[in-house]
Amino acid sequence: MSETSSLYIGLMSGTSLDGVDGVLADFAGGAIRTVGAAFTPFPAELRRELMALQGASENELEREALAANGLALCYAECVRQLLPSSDGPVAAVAVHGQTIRHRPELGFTRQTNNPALLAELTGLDVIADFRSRDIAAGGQGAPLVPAFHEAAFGKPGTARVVVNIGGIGNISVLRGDGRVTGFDTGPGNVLMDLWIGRHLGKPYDEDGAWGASGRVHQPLLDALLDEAYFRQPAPKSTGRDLFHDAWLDAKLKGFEDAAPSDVMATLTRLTAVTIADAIRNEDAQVDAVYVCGGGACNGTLLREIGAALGGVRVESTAALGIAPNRVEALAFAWLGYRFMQRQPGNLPAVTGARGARILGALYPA
Ligand SMILES: Nc1ncnc2c1ncn2[C@@H]1O[C@H](COP(=O)(O)OP(=O)(O)OP(=O)(O)O)[C@@H](O)[C@H]1O
Ligand SMILES: CC(=O)N[C@H]1[C@@H]2OC[C@@H](O2)[C@@H](O)[C@@H]1O[C@H](C)C(=O)O
Repeated sequence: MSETSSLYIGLMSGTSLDGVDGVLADFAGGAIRTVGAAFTPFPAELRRELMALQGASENELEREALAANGLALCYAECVRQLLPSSDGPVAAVAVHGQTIRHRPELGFTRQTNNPALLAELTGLDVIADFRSRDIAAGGQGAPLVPAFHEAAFGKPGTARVVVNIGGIGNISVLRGDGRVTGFDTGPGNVLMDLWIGRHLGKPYDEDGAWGASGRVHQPLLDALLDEAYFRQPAPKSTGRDLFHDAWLDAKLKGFEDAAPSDVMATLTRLTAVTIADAIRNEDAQVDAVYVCGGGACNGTLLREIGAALGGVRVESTAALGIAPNRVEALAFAWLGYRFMQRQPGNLPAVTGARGARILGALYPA
């Protein structure tokens, strides 16, 4: 470890299962500065296996261990791409791992990973397993990004909402007086990706164009909205454990005649209204909503969130100086920095943990 370096690498591979977002960040003097960014897509076979491991299956212990090794190779490749942008020694690599189960109600969450192998491959200190300690303290272990959103985007005297739209959606309400609330809203892109994959063989709906070509099917939307998770009070978090293909197929029963493009329009609307409802229920005089994650590239979705909020300004976090696809990896770099400073990473008001906790575990270089 470099005791004095303020340079951290953050690696995030989220519920969309598309690959690894990496950033090299400099936190010198308490500032948050992105020095470099990289994206390493998952090889198709690793992606298939990580998808299969989202549910119970044959011989999963061994398969998980092998997938974790494959994942470490991808993480190491992402680090290799980032290192040339560094103008000094890197203090540590902070790595999220790949969520394959998230069951806080049962007292566990599992981000599969092999941080020991990553330390071996990179020769750097690696910090991993950021969620377990919060769950051990009675929290949800998620979302963790609200603390970073406050540090990066908070503005005294102004209420702002930051929405991450990855596979799952989550909001952070930055109230402008130091108070922060937040939780997972439900599906972000996960159901939309699933639907377009099934019908058009594409990984996602570029800019929401296919969704925009269809018409919202109101009875189907009502059926989709009839889900206990949406009514549950915070703290709450979710994942592919709940919002998966079987959930969608059960909701589609009786709507088999709906045109695929209309279903796409309806799934886009589902993500938009569940996010907008979550924001409205927070009862804050919101100045603007800033979107990050891949969903920020879906123009249809952004327009629909704005419309559902009665015209509140909705823009990407790029308007606040951080590209939307870098925010989560930067958040984990920052959580690594907090770990090294022995500072807490969680917000008990968000996760429901008994108290602030230092998050992560160190695998020395
Ligand atoms: N140009 C685009 N148009 C529409 N959607 C896009 C575009 N680019 C990315 N996306 C969506 O964003 C998703 C990836 O988002 P992101 O990388 O933020 O997710 P993640 O980090 O894996 O998920 P999570 O935040 O839930 O952990 C893609 O699967 C796709 O649905
Ligand atoms: C268990 C888990 O991996 N949760 C992710 C997921 O992706 C979005 C949402 O669900 C959020 O709760 C979380 O990720 C972000 C980075 C977080 O912890 O804030």
